[in-house]
Amino acid sequence: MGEAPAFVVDDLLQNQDGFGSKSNGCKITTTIGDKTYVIGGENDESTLSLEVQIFDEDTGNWATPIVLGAKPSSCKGLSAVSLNDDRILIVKKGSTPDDCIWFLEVDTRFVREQKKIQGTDVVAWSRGARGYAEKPVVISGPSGVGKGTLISMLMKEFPSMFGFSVSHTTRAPRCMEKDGVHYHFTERSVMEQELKDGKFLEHALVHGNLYGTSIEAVEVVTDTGKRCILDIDVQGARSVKASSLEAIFIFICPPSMEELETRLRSRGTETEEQILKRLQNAKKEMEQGQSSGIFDHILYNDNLDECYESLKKLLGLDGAAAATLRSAPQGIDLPADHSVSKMDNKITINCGTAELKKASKNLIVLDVSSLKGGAPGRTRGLDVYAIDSFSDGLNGINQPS
Ligand SMILES: Nc1nc2c(ncn2[C@@H]2O[C@H](COP(=O)(O)OP(=O)(O)O)[C@@H](O)[C@H]2O)c(=O)[nH]1
Ligand SMILES: Nc1ncnc2c1ncn2[C@@H]1O[C@H](COP(=O)(O)OP(=O)(O)O)[C@@H](O)[C@H]1O
Repeated sequence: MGEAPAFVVDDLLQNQDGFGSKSNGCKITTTIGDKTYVIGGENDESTLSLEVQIFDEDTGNWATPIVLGAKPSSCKGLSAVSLNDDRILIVKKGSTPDDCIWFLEVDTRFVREQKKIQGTDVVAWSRGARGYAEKPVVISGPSGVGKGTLISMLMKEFPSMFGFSVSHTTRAPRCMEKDGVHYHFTERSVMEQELKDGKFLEHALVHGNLYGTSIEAVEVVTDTGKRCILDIDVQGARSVKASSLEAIFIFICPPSMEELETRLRSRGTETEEQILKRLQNAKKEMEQGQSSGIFDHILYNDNLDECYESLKKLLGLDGAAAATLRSAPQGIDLPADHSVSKMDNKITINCGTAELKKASKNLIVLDVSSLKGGAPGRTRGLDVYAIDSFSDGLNGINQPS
């Protein structure tokens, strides 16, 4: 239980926006069930990010929850809409196109899991993204098959599109590996504590060492607007598949076990003992990779260039499609002066500016009927378009964008 924030609910009651949220400039309250979420900063706009407090109507107590995810920066004002009673859509006024739509998850599967782990109130931020282009890519396969090589090729050819999820591991660094770039190399006791603290999306014991993807590792990538690539083992892929992170799962096979051994030996990074352990584990991984139903695609890495072309093809990066996808994801150009309302799965943002009125596109519609993903990571699938408010309601779409 915490203290009541400097701004109290009573202050906020004065500004009713018609759909369950009450605003007071840079703060907003939204009630879901018996809880009221107070989101925002102090009146002096000195706070760097939006804070969250929870008021429990039943007990009359305030709580300061654990807030997961990168927080949105503070802004000139906020609008909020509760969606499905499990998340709150936040529209930031006067923000940049890629920073104006956020979701505060209060009762999603991810948040419920985290509440169990933490044993206290948890909420999680997730930035809204238009369309589906940013689905993370999980790549698995036995040691030495060429996962790292293929990922490097992808990141070299499409540097602005992909970002690597830097895992934690307790194994020792290889001579060319850099801490924070290839892995976060960590002590076992430290990693075990961080696992207890719920900092990891998934983890596994692989070849005798702990490996894990932290929630932050995924968010660091998604916050830059890039598509996240995870190089993780089959156990990790299984955990991710069961989590709220929706991804494309790809398993890489060697042309033969003999060739796998040749590659592993010629890489020259492991001791004889480690090579034998990895080859032993490779057999199990191959079986699971091909029969577990986890993977959407299986690629054979015989000829490297051919395998790379196949990888690009299944990611939609071959030919003309690649040129389109290389452009930055589109944001939403939201004016500082606007109001928000909700009708079914459509949120309408009334942009009362003279410019937009002149262009007869003074309503922006956010269609949230097909949302995917969410914390940890972005909430994808926002459909955004402009309509003329003088035409026949929401059917009067004149300009899909
Ligand atoms: N579950 C899980 N596996 C990981 C993670 N990071 C790396 N791995 C896997 O751990 C295994 C060993 O990785 P590494 O020691 O770098 O050797 P390599 O596979 O020969 O490159 C590989 O199968 C990786 O895909 C992680 O964060 N989680
Ligand atoms: N198709 C291929 N043919 C021959 N050698 C390959 C091929 N793909 C990768 N390699 C080599 O095999 C070794 C292991 O590749 P690497 O990317 O480190 O595997 P992983 O990350 O799966 O452990 C590296 O020396 C790499 O240059």
